[in-house]
Amino acid sequence: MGDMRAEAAGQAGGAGGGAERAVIAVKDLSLTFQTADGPVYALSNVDLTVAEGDFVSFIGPSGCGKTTLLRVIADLEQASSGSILVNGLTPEAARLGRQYGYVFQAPALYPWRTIERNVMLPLEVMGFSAEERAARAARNLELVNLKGFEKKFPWQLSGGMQQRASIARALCFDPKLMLMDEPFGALDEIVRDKLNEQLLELWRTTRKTVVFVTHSIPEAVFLSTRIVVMSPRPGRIIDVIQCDLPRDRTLDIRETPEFLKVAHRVREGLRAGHSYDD
Ligand SMILES: Nc1ncnc2c1ncn2[C@@H]1O[C@H](COP(=O)(O)OP(=O)(O)OP(=O)(O)O)[C@@H](O)[C@H]1O
Repeated sequence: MGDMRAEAAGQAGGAGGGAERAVIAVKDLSLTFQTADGPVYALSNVDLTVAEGDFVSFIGPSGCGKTTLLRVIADLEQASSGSILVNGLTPEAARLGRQYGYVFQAPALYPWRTIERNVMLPLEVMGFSAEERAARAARNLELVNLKGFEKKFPWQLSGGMQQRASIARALCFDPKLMLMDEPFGALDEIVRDKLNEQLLELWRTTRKTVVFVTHSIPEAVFLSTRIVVMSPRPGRIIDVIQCDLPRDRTLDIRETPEFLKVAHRVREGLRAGHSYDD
């Protein structure tokens, strides 16, 4: 990992060479978990660049390493080899600089805190003033359409609303990069559709870069500018699909030939990488 730091130091503050600034640059990255049952090759020779303003989805069957790759970007796991830069920094420096917000599969809100106080918690930990905490919580709760629910407790909100609250919390340091691990996976389809529309609106208005894990082909195609198709054993990228649907799309776009064409290519990629003897 020494080369990663050297590369980070070399690029810190620099443009990174490309026409568009790479928010995430992963090169030849592998990660093997050593377990009692032997090694698990979670990621193998992964190369990926995410540009500023991209909405990139990772899609693939269970166990193909989607969460692991997201966790490496977030410095929650360490690569075994290869290099990774986040905003030109090592993942550790990016994490310490609070350069990304992370949304987990489950909302993970504290039941004894109101929604507002849940959203403020990271700001409290970092010693922000009461006024600043209140201003940021109000702004971010409004961004996720939870204005009016500030004083409610998590159990008084639906699953979809709780997940929106956890998105508001992830926005509290105003990161330019959002890492989202299947945030809507546990929700029913109608709620998921609604949240997909709201997330797209949030992405469009705030111009954030989003990396998003999903199992759902329609969700990936609807949301993304690029779709990364992964396959397991070992976890690797088998296709990266450009998705050029208009930015201000609505759910109706799912019926169009352009949408169905991209969805078809994703399905073909998933099929090609699938092992049917699982
Ligand atoms: N801490 C760990 N120790 C050992 N093996 C692990 C660990 N974390 C993940 N794995 C293994 O690494 C592989 C990739 O897991 P990962 O959770 O990244 O897959 P995924 O594509 O996100 O799956 P899912 O869609 O089910 O969440 C799996 O085989 C998993 O069992």
